[in-house]
Amino acid sequence: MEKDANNPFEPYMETLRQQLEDQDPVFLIGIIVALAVVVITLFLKYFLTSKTVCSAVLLVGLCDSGKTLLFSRLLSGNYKRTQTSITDSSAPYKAKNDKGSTWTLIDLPGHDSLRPQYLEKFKSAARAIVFVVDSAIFQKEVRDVAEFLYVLLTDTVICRNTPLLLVACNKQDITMAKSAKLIQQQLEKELNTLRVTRSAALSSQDGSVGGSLFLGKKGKDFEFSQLPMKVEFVECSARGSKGEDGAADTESLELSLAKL
Ligand SMILES: Nc1nc2c(ncn2[C@@H]2O[C@H](COP(=O)(O)OP(=O)(O)OP(=O)(O)O)[C@@H](O)[C@H]2O)c(=O)[nH]1
Repeated sequence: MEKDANNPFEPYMETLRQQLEDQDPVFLIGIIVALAVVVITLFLKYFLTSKTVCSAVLLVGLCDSGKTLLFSRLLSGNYKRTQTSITDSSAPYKAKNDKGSTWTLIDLPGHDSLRPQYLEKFKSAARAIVFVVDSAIFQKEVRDVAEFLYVLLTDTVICRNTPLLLVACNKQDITMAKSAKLIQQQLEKELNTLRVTRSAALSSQDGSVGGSLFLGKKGKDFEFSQLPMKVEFVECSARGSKGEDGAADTESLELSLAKL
C-alpha cells in the first residue's frame, strides 16, 4: 500500500497495522466475537424494549377519589364497600366494543407515600391512564391534584409511550360536584402556575432534568391540547344516583375505553 507522506496519522496507522499483524489469530477472532456479542446485545435490547405491548389501564388519583369502587363497577358492575388500598389490584377488563378488546385494569393505591413506587412499576405498561378526581371536593384538592398530574405529564416514559389520559371527574351524584369543563379549566390554570415554579429547575439543553420533561409549549399558557398524548375529560359516578342498590354512571368512561 502506498504511504501518504502528508497524512499525520500515518505513523500511528503503521504501528497499529504492525501490532495487528503480530497478534495471534485466535486473539483477533476473540475480539471480533466479543464485538459481535456487544452489537447483538444492544440490538436485542432496543428491539425488545421498543416492542413492549402496552395493555394496562391504570386507575390513579388521590386517596378517596373513588378508584377502587370504579374498579369494582367496571369489572362486575357491583357496588362494593371499599377501604384505603395499600397495594395494587388487577383483573382483565373487557372493553365494550365489537373487537372485544381485553385490557388489564389496575387499581393503584392513592396514598402519597405509596404512589411513586406503584407508578414506577406500571407506567411503562399503560395503554390508558384513568386519572380519577373527586369532583365534590375538587376546589379543596386542586393543588394536590395538579401536582400529581404534573408528575405524570412530565414523565419521560409516559410522554414517550403516550397512553390515553382519561380524567374521570367522579362523584357527579353529589350536588356540589364540579363539572368536567370547570375541572379542566382550573387544572390548566394550576398546572400553568406549577410549571413556572418547577421549570426553574430545568437546565439541560433538551429541557429535561432528572427524568422529567417541560410541560406543554414554552412561551404559551398551558393547555392539555399541547401534550403529546390524547387527553379526555369525562364525568362519572361510581356510586350512581341510586346508591348501593343502583347501577353506576360510567358510560362516558366506558365509551372512551372502548375506543382504545
Ligand atoms: N358519593 C359518591 N361516593 C363515591 C363515589 N365513588 C367512590 N365513592 C366513595 O368514596 C370513598 C372512597 O372510595 P375508594 O374507591 O375507596 O377510593 P380510592 O380512590 O380507591 O381510595 P384509596 O384506596 O385510598 O386510594 C368510598 O366511601 C366510596 O364509597 C361516587 O361516585 N359518589
